[in-house]
Amino acid sequence: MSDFLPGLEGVPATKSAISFIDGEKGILSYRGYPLETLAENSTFEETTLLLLDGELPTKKALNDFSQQLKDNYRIKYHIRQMMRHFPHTGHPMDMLQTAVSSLGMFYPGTECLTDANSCEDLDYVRNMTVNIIAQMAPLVAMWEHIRNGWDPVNPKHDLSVAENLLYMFNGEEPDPLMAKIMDVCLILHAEHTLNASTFAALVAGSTLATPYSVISAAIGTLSGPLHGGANQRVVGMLQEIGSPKNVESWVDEKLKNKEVIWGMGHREYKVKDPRATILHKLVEQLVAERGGHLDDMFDTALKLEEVCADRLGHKGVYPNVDFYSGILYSEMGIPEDEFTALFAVARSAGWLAHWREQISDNRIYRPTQIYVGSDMRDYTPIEER
Ligand SMILES: CC(=O)SCCNC(=O)CCNC(=O)[C@H](O)C(C)(C)COP(=O)(O)OP(=O)(O)OC[C@H]1O[C@@H](n2cnc3c(N)ncnc32)[C@H](O)[C@@H]1OP(=O)(O)O
Ligand SMILES: O=C([O-])CC(=O)C(=O)O
Repeated sequence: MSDFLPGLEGVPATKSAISFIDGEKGILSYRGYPLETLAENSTFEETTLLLLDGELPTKKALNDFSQQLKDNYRIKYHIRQMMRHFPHTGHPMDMLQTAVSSLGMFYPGTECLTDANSCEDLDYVRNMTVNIIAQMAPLVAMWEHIRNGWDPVNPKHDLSVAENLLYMFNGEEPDPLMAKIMDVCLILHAEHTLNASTFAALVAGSTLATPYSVISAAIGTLSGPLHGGANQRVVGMLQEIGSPKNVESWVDEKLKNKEVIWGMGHREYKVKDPRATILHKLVEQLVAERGGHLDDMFDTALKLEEVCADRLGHKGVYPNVDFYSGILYSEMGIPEDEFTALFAVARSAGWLAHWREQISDNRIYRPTQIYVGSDMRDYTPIEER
């Protein structure tokens, strides 16, 4: 019998050429390019194409792909109508999961996935991929208006994914710095090897379910607070702490009660997550831009990082990607419960890159278990129990 490893820690479950992590050194690369280089020089659209196809695109390929995305921004009338009937108190991740799975009914055509172990219809794969990635941000931004009873802002077809996302949220075109920060956030969140939501996507994909079901499974998995849902929790936690002077006693109380500190710790990284380092620098850039001050939230986060390094550093627990992102999103006027949905917008690129890799050489996921239940026993009729 094989050893059971809780949480499948260290168990390889696939082979992949998409991204790479060195958790001891704090290195992350997409298709061999360091994340820092992509954050500085690339765009979300270009990074997405890199993740999907494996190579940096030519100018023409990038323009064509960006245009294809823009052509797919529009959300169908019936989907908007459906969203109007969702409870307005519904969480954006629940909305997104429901809306994405409904897209499968509005955009059918999954013949190539029905009876083979692979899908060779690359046009189908590319069209569905573009369709999903393009619609994620408009769905999320539109929900903000629909749930508040406002008229939704329609997408602008000349804007990039990041610009259009902010435009649809706020009703006005973003200033270039905010658009750049959002674009970098999308790049940073686009892919991360075999995390829980990508694994969920692979399991769903391995059954030859449609890409809409695949992404729906992934969105549901990302929503949990131990995964993408932590970014929303971080801002709530910083508000609860209130000020840097409260950090030490707050952390000590949490650790005494064996509670987790949101945005801290990672299965793979034993040092600060390289994405947290970039996000931290972006907050500093924004502070400098704003004349040297943001608010107590950032100062509290800095102190929390310092105290956690002292109390938890020996366990390799440092800030992860969810620690600083919410501070930036708050500055962009985005409500806290939308943060994880922004993560999903970006991660759709990685999920779909893995889906494509999976279905090009598929075998259904079917692990085993160690049975710890009862031996065979006699059935007792209900009257005799
Ligand atoms: C996008 C992302 O998914 S990034 C992760 C987002 N999630 C969070 O921020 C939630 C907070 N973090 C955590 O719960 C965890 O660190 C996880 C879920 C991310 C990783 O979990 P695992 O790899 O299973 O780590 P595990 O729970 O074994 O932690 C190892 C040790 O560090 C401690 N630890 C890990 N994270 C934290 C934390 N955030 N706060 C306090 N202690 C922590 C554990 O208590 C454990 O201590 P022990 O050895 O004394 O029992
Ligand atoms: O890799 C993980 O386990 C979680 C994570 O950071 C991500 O999905 O971005």
